Amino acid sequence: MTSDVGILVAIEGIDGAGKNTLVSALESALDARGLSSARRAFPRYGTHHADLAAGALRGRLGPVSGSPEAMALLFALDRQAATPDLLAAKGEVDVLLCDRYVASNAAYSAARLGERSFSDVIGWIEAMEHEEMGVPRADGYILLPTPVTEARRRADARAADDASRELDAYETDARLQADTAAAYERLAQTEWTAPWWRAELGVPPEDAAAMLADRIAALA
Ligand SMILES: Nc1ncnc2c1ncn2[C@@H]1O[C@H](COP(=O)(O)OP(=O)(O)O)[C@@H](O)[C@H]1O
Ligand SMILES: Cc1cn([C@H]2C[C@H](O)[C@@H](COP(=O)(O)OP(=O)(O)O)O2)c(=O)[nH]c1=O
Repeated sequence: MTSDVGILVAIEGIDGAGKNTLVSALESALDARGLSSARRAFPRYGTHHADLAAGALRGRLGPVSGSPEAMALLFALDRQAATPDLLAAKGEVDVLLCDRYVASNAAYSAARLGERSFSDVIGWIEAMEHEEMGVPRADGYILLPTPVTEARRRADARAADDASRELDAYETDARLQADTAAAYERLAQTEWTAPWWRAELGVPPEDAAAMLADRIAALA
């Protein structure tokens, strides 16, 4: 461990992009470099606001389901409630890996509120979560730029294997997934709130993780 407080690195991408798989590969790659890690995932299903968001994603919360602003607030409140745990975890490990983080809210909200200015929407998310709610900023973001058709094929296969992984309203909306992928590209290009790295596509997750772990090690 080279500093007193670990760094927070978030893995981002559309549904089925391979985030969960990459986080697992990163844990091994960091361990091989002598860096300790812990992982968290958002939304934190089983907690109040995340379960409300999940209900909304399945159309069970009436008008909230249709309101991008209400959805973004639920996801943000979930992270605000998680903040004491995030800060404690950062104090215990070199690298805290998050499967989705604040940039998920920026990308999905920008996609759903496409009629509004992109910079207004991402500025609102940054102000709400980081400035008002005190959610810690990421030290780095990793984008998995998996093409929409490939990500959907994987998410469908996963849902077929595991009945508990039924696809939600966001996952089945091809237009939303494409708009979200485009929003992620803009966030990465402008290095929204932190440095952004792109995962290499078409290489085994272990190889992508090895390259990324070297970059994380340089920051940690
Ligand atoms: N690089 C990859 N190549 C092929 N399949 C992959 C790759 N990464 C993940 N998968 C598979 O795609 C599916 C979705 O991956 P997952 O990591 O759960 O995505 P996410 O967390 O982004 O929704 C899983 O069944 C996983 O095994
Ligand atoms: C964490 C987060 C997720 N989302 C969206 C992205 C996903 O489409 C959806 C659910 O998250 P997801 O990670 O896909 O959950 P699951 O593991 O059940 O597939 O919520 C936001 O819009 N904002 C956020 O802050």
